[in-house]
Amino acid sequence: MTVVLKLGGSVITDKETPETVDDDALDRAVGTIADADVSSLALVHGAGSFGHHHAEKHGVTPTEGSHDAEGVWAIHDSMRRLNDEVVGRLQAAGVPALPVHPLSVGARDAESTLSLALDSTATMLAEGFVPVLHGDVIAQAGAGATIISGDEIVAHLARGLDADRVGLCSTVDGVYDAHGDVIPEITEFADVADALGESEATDVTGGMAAKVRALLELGAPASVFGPDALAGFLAGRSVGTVVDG
Ligand SMILES: Nc1ncnc2c1ncn2[C@@H]1O[C@H](COP(=O)(O)OP(=O)(O)OP(=O)(O)O)[C@@H](O)[C@H]1O
Ligand SMILES: C=C(C)CCOP(=O)(O)O
Repeated sequence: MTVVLKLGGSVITDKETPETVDDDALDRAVGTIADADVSSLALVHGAGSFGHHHAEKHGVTPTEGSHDAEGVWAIHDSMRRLNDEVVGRLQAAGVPALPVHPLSVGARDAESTLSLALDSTATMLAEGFVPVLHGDVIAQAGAGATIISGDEIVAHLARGLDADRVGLCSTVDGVYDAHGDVIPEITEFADVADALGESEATDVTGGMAAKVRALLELGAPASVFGPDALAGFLAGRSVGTVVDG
């Protein structure tokens, strides 16, 4: 059973304060993962208050690239430091976590099609490790380097690893409808477009709308849920909103 799980940047960081880990939230998520019984787990984390501020400062988005090596490095370096923090805490809790940095193993072509080699991730999984990827900057033909969101990486991993379950743990309990109630299932973007907004904090990758779009293209059901439902998700229960295109 292969599970791909994203810890939202808005969960593990304080999104209002630049480069600040939310210690309690990260420790809770790490403790829940350490207690879970999942044979093959690939983790991804988002940027929260790390990558998004640097991306905005240097004008880099998923579609606007940059050839400024120092700017690209500043974005990547902030994500690498957040990744160090996540991997370190997982290891301290007994989870055999190892980092995988998308900048070093992926690229986009001029049409923005992503290639991200999964050899390292798949081999780590087969050897009993827990690979930890993250939203990043990535070289793109004709554009320098552009942003790749953690959600896009989740979609790529889910397909490439033939994942059995996919989960996005965000700050919200699921995707809300116009009345603020959690929508149990989404099968068409048009049905929910009006209720889907951007993230409340600095976020160059588009908040919930982009998340739902990426998940609808997966071809496998994926769940969006809040931190309180993480243990339930890892135990195999249906939680939050199921997005199934
Ligand atoms: N209809 C909706 N239902 C739920 N959340 C919504 C909706 N519309 C907008 N949002 C916003 O989307 C946010 C979740 O997207 P966001 O990209 O911030 O999550 P994340 O993946 O946890 O963080 P990051 O992108 O930093 O990794 C919520 O915190 C909320 O502010
Ligand atoms: C801004 C960067 C570097 C990555 C964004 O990833 P996300 O937080 O998953 O949207």
